[in-house]
Parts: sequence; C-alpha cells; structure tokens
Amino acid sequence: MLPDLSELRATARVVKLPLGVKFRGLWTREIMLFQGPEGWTEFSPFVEYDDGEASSWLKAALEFGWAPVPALHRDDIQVNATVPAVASDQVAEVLAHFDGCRTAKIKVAERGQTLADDVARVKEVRRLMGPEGRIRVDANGAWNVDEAEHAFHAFAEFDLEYVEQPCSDLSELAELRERTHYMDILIAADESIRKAEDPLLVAQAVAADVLVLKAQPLGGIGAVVNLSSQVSLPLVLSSALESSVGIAMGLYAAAAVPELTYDCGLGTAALLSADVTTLPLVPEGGRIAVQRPHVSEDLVERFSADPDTTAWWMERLERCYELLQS
Ligand SMILES: O=C(O)CCC(=O)c1ccccc1C(=O)O
Ligand SMILES: [Mg+2]
Repeated sequence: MLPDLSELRATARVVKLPLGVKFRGLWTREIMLFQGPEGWTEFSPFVEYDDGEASSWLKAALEFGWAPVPALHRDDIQVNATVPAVASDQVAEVLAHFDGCRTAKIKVAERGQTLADDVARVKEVRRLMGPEGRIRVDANGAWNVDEAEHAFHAFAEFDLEYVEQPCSDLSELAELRERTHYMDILIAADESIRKAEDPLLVAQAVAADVLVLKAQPLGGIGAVVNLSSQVSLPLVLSSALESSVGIAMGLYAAAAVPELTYDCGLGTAALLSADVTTLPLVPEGGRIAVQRPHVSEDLVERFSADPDTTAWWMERLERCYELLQS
C-alpha cells in the first residue's frame, strides 16, 4: 500500500546540497525528502533520469519512510573512501575526509581525461594508503573492450581489488573477463545491475565477479534483500551520492544482507560540503553505524531549492507516483 499522494506532497521538501569536489560532473545534488511514520526518507534520482527509472527510486523512498526495516545482521558497516576524478595533487585532501578507511574506490575514465591521469591518481592513492590499502576503480562503463584491457595492464602494478563497470554492455564485460582472467583482476557490475529490466538475469550471467547494489535504484531495501538471497556472488552496497538520509537507507540495506565480504561505497556523505543533519553519516574509523540521521529543519530550510526546481520535483513526484500505482 502506498501512502496518499496528498500526504507525500504535504511533507515533501527539495534541497540542493553543494559538493566539495565535482562528482559525476555535478557541483550540487538535488534531493527530495519526505517525512513518513518511520522517519525521513529520500527520493533523489539524478535529474536526467526518465520517469520509468525514477519510479524505482520512489518505491525505495516510500518503503524506507513508511515500512519498518527488516531484520539486521550487523550494526555498523565498513565503508570505502570514494575518490572522484580529481588531479593527483588533490587526492590527499579527498582521502582526509574518509577517516580510517582501509579501502578506496577511485573514479577513472572521466571524459576529457587520459589513462595517464587515471594512473597518476591511482598511483597517488596507493602511495598514501601503502601496500595494505585495498584499491578499486570505477570506469562507469566508459571503455570498450580493447581500452579496458589496455587499462588493466596499465593498472597491473597497483594490485587492484576489482574494476567496477569497465565496459557498459554485459557481453563486453564477459569478453573482457575472459581476456583478462589470467591477470587476477576481478570485475564488478554496477550500471549493468541497476539499469537492468531484470537484475537477477544480469547477476546470473558470467560477466562479473562482484555485484554492486544500490538500494534506491533497485527499488529499496526489500528488493536488495530479495536479490541477495537469489545470487551467490559477493555484494557491495553502494550509495547514489545521497544526503545522510539516503545513506541511511543504504546502511540498513547493507546491514540486512546475510554476508558482506567487501567494504561498502556508503561513505559519500563525506563528499558533500553541506548535509541536512548536523551529524552527517560519514566514516569514523572506517565504519558507519547503522542509523537514521537526525534531520535539522534549519539545514533543510537553509539548503531549500528555488521555487522552479521545487515545482519540477513535485511534478516528477506525481508522474512517478502514478507509474507506481499502475
Ligand atoms: O561506490 C562508491 O564508492 C560511491 C558511490 C558511487 O561511486 C556512485 C555514486 C553516484 C552515482 C554513481 C556511482 C557509481 O558507483 O557509479
Ligand atoms: Mg559504479
């Protein structure tokens, strides 16, 4: 049962949060928040996503605000530092926001940059973290198979934990995996899962070694738990660059899956330069406790979006709500 649209409209708030560094081409993050009986919840599909895709994010938001969370297997989550595609001389400053994280995920293959830029950034992370640091990279599907294979060789000396979404298509991932098998670098699927009609089919294809799951795009914590029970590959719960409210949804999803072998990508509130709580859910000692943040009305007010942006989100909410009802 969905809450009434009138109830959603009455509690909906739209905020625009600034980022400390550019991420995914963005300097600000637009987010709609609701207050349900279970607490604050977040609806924040990126603005360019169509209503079909965005409606899964709404389903997730309504579940987190209006339904109790499932049974939990742990009360804190080990998270990775997330390093955007910054210049190598900015890496130390970014890592400083991720207290105690033993794992770092580095964005690579950003448009307008070269493989040499990526290698320099990865090299700097390895230098700062030392040999024990666990380092993964995320190409967001930007390479073709040849480019990806070339990049794997360029990264060979850095002892990567895995490469996330090196190519966009599942068939490319499968071919790359076969070609580079001998190198012992694992491949993780992210967009392949979160943009799929049926994530289960993707999970079962022999194209990846690790699955990246995001609660909002997959339709919520229940959907993540359901998927986790049907796959045997290791899972990494990750954020979609949310406020601490959306991060909380990810933390509960990570706590609700039976097994976690890798650190989760849920430290990204550290990339925001403002949040809707005075106690952001950022890593301490490499971990974040599973909890809902205390949302500050003052901060919601201070970072409220302008009326046109708010109206645009209200209309998006109505269209997505209608899709969920049909
Ligand atoms: O996994 C992480 O470390 C952080 C989350 C992240 O990278 C991300 C955040 C927003 C949108 C896409 C992605 C992604 O993993 O590609
Ligand atoms: Mg990714």
